Amino acid sequence: MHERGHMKDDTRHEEGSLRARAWTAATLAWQAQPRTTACSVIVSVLMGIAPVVTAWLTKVVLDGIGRGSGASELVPAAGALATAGLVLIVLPHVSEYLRGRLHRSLRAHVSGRLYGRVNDDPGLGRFENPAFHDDLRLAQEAGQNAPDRIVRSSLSIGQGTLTLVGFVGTLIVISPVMVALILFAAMPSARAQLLLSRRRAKMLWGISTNSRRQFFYSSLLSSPEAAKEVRLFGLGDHLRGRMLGELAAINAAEEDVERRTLHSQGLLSLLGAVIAGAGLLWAILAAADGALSIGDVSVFIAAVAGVQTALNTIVGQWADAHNALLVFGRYLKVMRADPLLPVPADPVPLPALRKGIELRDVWFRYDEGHPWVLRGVDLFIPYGVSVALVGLNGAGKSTLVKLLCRLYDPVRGSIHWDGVDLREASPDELRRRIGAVFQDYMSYDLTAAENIMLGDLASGGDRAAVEDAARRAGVHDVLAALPRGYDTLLSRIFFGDNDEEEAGVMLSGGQWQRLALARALMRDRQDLLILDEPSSGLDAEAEHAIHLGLRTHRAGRTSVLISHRLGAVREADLIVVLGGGRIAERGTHDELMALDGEYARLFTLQASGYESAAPGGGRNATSQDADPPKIDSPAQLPLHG
Ligand SMILES: Nc1ncnc2c1ncn2[C@@H]1O[C@H](COP(=O)(O)OP(=O)(O)OP(=O)(O)O)[C@@H](O)[C@H]1O
Repeated sequence: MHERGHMKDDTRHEEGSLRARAWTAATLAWQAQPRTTACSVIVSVLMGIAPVVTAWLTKVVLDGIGRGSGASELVPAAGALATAGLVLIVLPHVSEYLRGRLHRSLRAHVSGRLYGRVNDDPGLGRFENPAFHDDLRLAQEAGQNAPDRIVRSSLSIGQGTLTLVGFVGTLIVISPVMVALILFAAMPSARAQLLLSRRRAKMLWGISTNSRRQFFYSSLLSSPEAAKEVRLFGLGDHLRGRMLGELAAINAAEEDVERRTLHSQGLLSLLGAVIAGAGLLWAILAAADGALSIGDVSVFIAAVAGVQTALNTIVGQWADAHNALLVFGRYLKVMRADPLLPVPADPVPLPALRKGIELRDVWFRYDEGHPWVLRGVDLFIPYGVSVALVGLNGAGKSTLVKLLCRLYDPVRGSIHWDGVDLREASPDELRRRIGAVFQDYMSYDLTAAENIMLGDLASGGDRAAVEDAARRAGVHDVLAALPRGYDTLLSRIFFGDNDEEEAGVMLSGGQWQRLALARALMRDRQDLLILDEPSSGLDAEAEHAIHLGLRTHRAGRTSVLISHRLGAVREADLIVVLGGGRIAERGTHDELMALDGEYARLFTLQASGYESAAPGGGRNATSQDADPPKIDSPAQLPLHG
């Protein structure tokens, strides 16, 4: 079982050394765009040496002029100087383009890998774990920028180092003292930048909770799902206040770091300016004494500025790379986590169901800290039989269905498909044999046809199959009558391209449910059909028609139906009552009524509610022929609470 709440803020040592992370980022860049990466490196090298070459060529030209050299002597140096100047002007644009190109490819490559990794986990455990969502959100953010920032910073550091080495070499020739002075002055700057980077990273971890909350409150304020309650309960100002409170905390933390940056950067820039000014004074005096030529002075000035700029670039980029490397750890954490649900390396083939599915002493709980949901369930679902699962809220019906789909593994015991332990089979193969509609079905912001077609991508969107499924789910007429029929966008959010006609259409809750059912029915020729509360939102007539249709269509096929409406399950070949984490009763409707246990009590309760609700009363409430209500009458309450 997985551990919850395991992630802590400090990730410095979590996912390998910083050097290893930098290497991973470089590898990703190379995989994403080898040519652009190589070109970026070449351009960075050229940009690194170009300022030094330019400074030296300027000296040569100025000294030549000073000596009164002729044009033939000056032209080659001036030509080279002009070329170097051109390179210096053009290369930054080329570099920006290349880096932008690399950024775009890297973003796509890294995000693709992240979601691929997330998809690799065939289970549900991580998705129902809040800590994983936190990790995933940070990994998404990190994946968007961190590798790119690491690569950019590394290139800039390389470029700055080349410039630095070139100018330091130049300065050593002219004034070793000056080199020592500039390097000495740069040390506090480097230290301050690194400290600030750490502080910034810490601040970002610190405000991540505030950011999450702020996002949560602002999305509540703008979500169509929440809009009704927000208005009815007058929550708008309350949520807005909370959102602004979180934003204020974020702003205060950011302001603090910015103020510190301003103070230390301001002081350090001042120190740099004083040193550069003193150097300039010295160079002018030395030139007046004849110790330096005009060219020496020009190269000296360029070198002082060049060394200072290169040092600032290196230190600034180092700090940014350091920050990005810390953030990148979040991405690597998700990428390196093993799937919670192990997939067998050599899966046992799963044959078409012929005998049945067997649960052997199945125990399950969601986490070690949670209570057992299933406590030793033994159940055989024979091939070709329709099974109904019945029980109070929280009895574990949906959980059992999740185990049948192998979205989780039993903690103890096992589930066998014609004798094959589900753990030994490929989850993909298992799921290809299953059609399911879940209680918390999805409503996709896509067209009606796409919403249904997603149930069986292999059908390739075959319109006849889509319409057939919609008919059987009782939603064909509604969809056909939409403005664009099956091609109408069903959405509360997305709109077409500035085309009013493409505005999304909203369906009612029951209509969405029928659509979800149609999606599952796209696969209803599969070996096992699971319907978890497929008709809770449907009107009584629709429910009756759908169940009748399903019975005819699925005759001789295996199905598991969960429903609180006992009228819908009474025709099942086998009714299983879950209670206390075990199977409390099993049998046909008649057998269970004769047993006079929990099922009979619940059925009678629903039927009596119907009897008392029906004008003029009616048949005997305890009669086995009683037809329980399909509407949410008060008598249904015991099943829901
Ligand atoms: N992802 C989860 N993490 C932790 N506990 C869970 C999770 N899902 C369900 N549970 C718990 O497991 C128990 C069984 O839930 P389950 O959804 O299987 O019940 P159910 O019989 O389908 O109920 P209902 O009739 O309300 O749909 C409940 O106590 C529930 O709180």
